[in-house]
Amino acid sequence: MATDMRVKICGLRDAAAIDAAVQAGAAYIGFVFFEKSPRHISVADAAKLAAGVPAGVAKVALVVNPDDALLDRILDTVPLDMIQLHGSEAPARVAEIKARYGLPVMKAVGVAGPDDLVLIDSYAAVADQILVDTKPPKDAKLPGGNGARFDWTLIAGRRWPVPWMLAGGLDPVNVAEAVAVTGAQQLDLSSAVESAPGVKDPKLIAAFMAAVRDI
Ligand SMILES: O=C(O)c1ccccc1NCC(=O)[C@H](O)[C@H](O)COP(=O)(O)O
Repeated sequence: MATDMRVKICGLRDAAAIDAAVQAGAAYIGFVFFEKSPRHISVADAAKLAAGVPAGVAKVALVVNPDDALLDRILDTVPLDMIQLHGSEAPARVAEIKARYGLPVMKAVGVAGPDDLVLIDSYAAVADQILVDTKPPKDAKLPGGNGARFDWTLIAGRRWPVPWMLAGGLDPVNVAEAVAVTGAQQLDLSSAVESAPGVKDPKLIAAFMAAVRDI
């Protein structure tokens, strides 16, 4: 793997895709708990799949503006290592979730222009990690996972006091440029390793990870 690149494959829903991600060296796998998404997974299915993930691969719960009841239901049943907040959770709510569940919390921040970068600073004060992602267009059906990239030069040379991941439209062709421009050491992706919305393709996962190794 290039340098110490850590990759998160998000929206996994079956054992074959998880095996492909793990075999290819993914550091994180993500389960999407958001019913409007084609990547949504039930708590019961996530629990079964999570049980087969080897130690050392972090299992991440992606949630959108979750209330405590949803988080309780997920975390009481699924052995998870991190919570990814992908809605409009305020910094105080991020801190509250981190304190209540005792798990590392990653906050996604959508970027479309320079003004959005200010938000990263406020979340970096309370979250364990930041996911720097493309801001979804106003007409997008989903708050993330839309396969769209943002202008990476907006964050060229920017560093934050907590670890961060780059996300948004990454694929085997553009990943080397994305890393060169942003200096990212962690990457997160979903759409480019799917054969159809919500259907991960083990071959595409392997191809992306090979492209990262070649950087
Ligand atoms: O993937 C979803 O369906 C989803 C639903 C609700 C909130 C966030 C969601 N996905 C977020 C992500 O998977 C990440 O941001 C991903 O790395 C970027 O996705 P993509 O641009 O498709 O590679």
